[in-house]
Amino acid sequence: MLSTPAVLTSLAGRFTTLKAPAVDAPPAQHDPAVASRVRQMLLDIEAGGMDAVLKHAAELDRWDGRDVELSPADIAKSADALPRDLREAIELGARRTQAFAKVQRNHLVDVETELEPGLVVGHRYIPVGRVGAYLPAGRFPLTASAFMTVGVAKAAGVGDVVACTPPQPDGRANPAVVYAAHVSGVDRVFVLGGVQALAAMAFGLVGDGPVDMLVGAGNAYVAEAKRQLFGRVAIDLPAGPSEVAVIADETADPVLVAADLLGQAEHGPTSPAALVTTSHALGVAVVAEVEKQLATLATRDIAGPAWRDFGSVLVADDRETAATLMDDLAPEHLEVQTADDDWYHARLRNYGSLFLGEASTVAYSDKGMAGTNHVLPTAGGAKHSAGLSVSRFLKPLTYQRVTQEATPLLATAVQVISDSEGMAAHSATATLRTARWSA
Ligand SMILES: NC(=O)c1ccc[n+]([C@@H]2O[C@H](COP(=O)([O-])OP(=O)(O)OC[C@H]3O[C@@H](n4cnc5c(N)ncnc54)[C@H](O)[C@@H]3O)[C@@H](O)[C@H]2O)c1
Ligand SMILES: N[C@H](CO)Cc1c[nH]c[nH+]1
Repeated sequence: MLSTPAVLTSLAGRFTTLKAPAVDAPPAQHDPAVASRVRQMLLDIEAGGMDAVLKHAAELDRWDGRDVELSPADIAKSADALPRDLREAIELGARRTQAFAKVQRNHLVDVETELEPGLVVGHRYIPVGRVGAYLPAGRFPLTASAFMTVGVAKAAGVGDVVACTPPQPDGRANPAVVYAAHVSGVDRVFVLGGVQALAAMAFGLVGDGPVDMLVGAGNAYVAEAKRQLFGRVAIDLPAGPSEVAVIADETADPVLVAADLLGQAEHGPTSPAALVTTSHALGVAVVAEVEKQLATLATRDIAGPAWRDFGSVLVADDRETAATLMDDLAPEHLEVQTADDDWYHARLRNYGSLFLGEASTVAYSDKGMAGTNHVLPTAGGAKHSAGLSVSRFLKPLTYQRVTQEATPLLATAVQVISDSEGMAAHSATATLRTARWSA
């Protein structure tokens, strides 16, 4: 989440900086050292196959020789290790996320229309065949990620969904992550993390062959591996280290704003958190409140450095300036806590997901309870991409049907354009038909 210098210059005099990030660095997933490490690992795995996957798993994730695939019985009994309230929360999140995905699916309709007499065109939504879902579980096991990837792929009608998740310190997969994948309809689960997991799925080293698409969020190595594998397989979007931004005015509660900034800074020491406010007093109160909450936060060793190094507070002269600054940041998660929420909703253009009003907070979506997807674009990706949704798993495949009588409506112009381009074979496909059916 970085401001564009040209935008800051164009807004000069219309905002002030109350807190700047201490570190002036590109987002972690744009780090050239990460890109080169990932390139080396992918080359190594492509050449060395499963042996190379397991070598990296041993080096990075303490793989101890056990089978990396969970049996169907292991997957089914993952629930046994979980307390009842956690099982029920997982089932609720899976249901709610799939419910919204199915509503979205039902709004993607096949179309067929007669553009001109005898010229019929249309599209049909066909699901991707095989999907590989990455379920992050490095620093924290992100239980709900399976709802967003496995569950939404299944809502789209994807037949084969394999999942990879890194081992925990005891060498096993996190049971809550596995149960979330199970209730979301996963077909096979492998206990592999990071680059080696994505490479294994893309190269067909696990499962029933190479996947057609890799989905799911993760750290900078995961995001970069997906980026480098794009082309060989499809990917969902660039979804790297989590980010949060808040637009707030004088009506916002600094306690809630500070809590919500720390709620995402907790993901990792490079997770950015930004406040853009039209109230200087609110900005000052939030900075003080963040420090107060950090003093007793169990994860202050992560959230504290993240806030210090990548936290920012800007005070904008007016709401238009606030919206322009925010559209430039294009944050993954954007909360709006103002007296003008509807104005911001209509005006804002770049965000992964929007949280309107102080009663709505990012963690509700993070954990699957809002029903929306939490795999969202980071590092400015919201300028060009939306978050993962059921539509990403569906290909709107077009078709056309032409009657003999409609031939002149197409063939004459195709011949003219093809001849002007010097494409004789193209021209012939039209002239042959004209000769047969336009006489
Ligand atoms: N943008 C989104 O939609 C979204 C959603 C959920 C989570 N996230 C992000 O996912 C991330 C999860 O990260 P995590 O690290 O906790 O778990 P992770 O599962 O993404 O990554 C863990 C893996 O990283 C690999 N790794 C660690 N150090 C490495 C190195 N030096 N070289 C190569 N590989 C290495 C290991 O193999 C390990 O298994 C967080 O940054 C979180 O913010 C983003
Ligand atoms: N905030 C993450 C998306 O960036 C998703 C998540 C789930 N749990 C915690 N976080």
